[in-house]
Amino acid sequence: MRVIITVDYKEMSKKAAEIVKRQIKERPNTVLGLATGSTPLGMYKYLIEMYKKGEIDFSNVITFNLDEYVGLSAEHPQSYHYFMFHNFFHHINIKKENIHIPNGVALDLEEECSRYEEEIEKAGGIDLQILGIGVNGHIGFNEPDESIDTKTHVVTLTEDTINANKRFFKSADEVPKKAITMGLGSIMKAKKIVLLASGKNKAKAIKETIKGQLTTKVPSTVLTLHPDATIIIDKEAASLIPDEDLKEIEVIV
Ligand SMILES: N[C@@H]1[C@@H](O)[C@H](O)[C@@H](COP(=O)(O)O)O[C@@H]1O
Repeated sequence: MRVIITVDYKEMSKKAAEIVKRQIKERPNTVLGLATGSTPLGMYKYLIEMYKKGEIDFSNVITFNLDEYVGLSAEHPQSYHYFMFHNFFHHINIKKENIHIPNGVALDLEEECSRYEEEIEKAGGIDLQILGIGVNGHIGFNEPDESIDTKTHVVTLTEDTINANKRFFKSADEVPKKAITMGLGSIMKAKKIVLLASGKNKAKAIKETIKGQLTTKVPSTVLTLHPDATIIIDKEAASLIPDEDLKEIEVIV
């Protein structure tokens, strides 16, 4: 696992955007795995700027989002559909038919999960997966548990996640209790993975991720098994990594 520690959030976002840009330059019909949350917002802003300057063409890019809340329609301002269109897709030249986000209001959620998994496979799998991380080490909405489904599935959100995400809702009661998420297997099948984290509240999860001890109690630890995973974090998110672990990883400040 490569670890890149940047001075701040801005540099983290810029580095991530550059990786995406390079990927699309090399392969214009790239299949991108995308994440929501506040962390990738800076990266999306840089990507929009690059698009406006004519540096990236999204016309052949295909995207798959990691997750969606169960019960929120695409028009709901807190849905991940809304988030993605509002913060990214509306500002670039991506084709609507190339955008994939799980449908949180599907009548048959199980069927929606299998359909989504099949769509990813039909597209040839994900070339570059962007990830954020939850305070409890979740990736997508794969919450810490005794066991975790490997394929796209419905999850019950933990207290930690509901609390962390309530800032986007009027109250914790309004945060949906369930979500559809790509599984750890769907994520791990991506050819390249880039995980982003910023701020002190992610420091513990990052420390655990880098420690090299695989556990479903910290789902992000699975990334240590990936042959091409890069973690880009700012200094605050890196603040709890012990010196001995830092020595073993590649650090570029
Ligand atoms: N399902 C999303 C995750 O994909 C995201 O990584 C996490 C962190 O969000 P933030 O970047 O806002 O801290 O939040 C949500 O729970």
